[in-house]
Amino acid sequence: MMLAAHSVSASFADAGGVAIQALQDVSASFAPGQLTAVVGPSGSGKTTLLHALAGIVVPQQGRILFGEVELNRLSEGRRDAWRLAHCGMVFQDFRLIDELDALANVLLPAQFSRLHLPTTLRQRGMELLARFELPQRAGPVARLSRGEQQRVALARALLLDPPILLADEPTASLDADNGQRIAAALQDIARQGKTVVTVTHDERLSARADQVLTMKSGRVLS
Ligand SMILES: Nc1ncnc2c1ncn2[C@@H]1O[C@H](COP(=O)(O)OP(=O)(O)OP(=O)(O)O)[C@@H](O)[C@H]1O
Repeated sequence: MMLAAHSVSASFADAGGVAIQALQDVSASFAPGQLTAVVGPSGSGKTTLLHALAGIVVPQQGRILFGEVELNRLSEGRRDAWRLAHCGMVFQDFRLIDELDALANVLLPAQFSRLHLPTTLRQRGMELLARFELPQRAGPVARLSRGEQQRVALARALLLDPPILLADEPTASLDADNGQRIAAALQDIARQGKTVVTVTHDERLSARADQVLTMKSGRVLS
């Protein structure tokens, strides 16, 4: 199913109540199997676009479509449920729970939706840790390196096998090796048929993209 933004505009009020136009008439399509890199200067609207695609930000104008579903028309509760079922999110600041171990962090999305964790999901969580070469040992995730934490965040985003993966600067401040690893993993995930959209300043990652959207002042230039 195609994920698409149609003429999307979104604004925020700054501390003084003045409107900041974060997205202006943005249209773009994101196909299954495609890795898209969203690039552009700081403040150009990249994260806002990613959050609009996830239904976190609701645009004042335009539509966000996933197949037939018009995300911007859903209530907040239904958008949250849609996101849990369809979107894996990797946030810029990871949003891991520091005192939990890697596996417990990876299993978090499952715990939002059920009381008992099926063994199959636990198994999948362990497989994802292995796939990203993460230590199985217990111990707070805060003690892992930044590169390892980034991979835990990615493993968590994939737990429920969502059709869409949205990743905000997933290689930021990683060393060359870890950056390449994450970039290759994202390309691989797209090749497996998922829709992958990543905000990045990293040419190692944008060089692997099937589509590059360059943003400036809330608009998509290309
Ligand atoms: N929740 C918010 N409240 C107020 N203003 C916001 C909010 N989120 C974003 N903005 C503003 O909207 C504009 C676009 O921000 P956005 O985070 O989308 O840019 P970006 O291209 O992702 O930047 P960066 O590369 O620095 O992360 C900026 O001027 C930002 O200050």
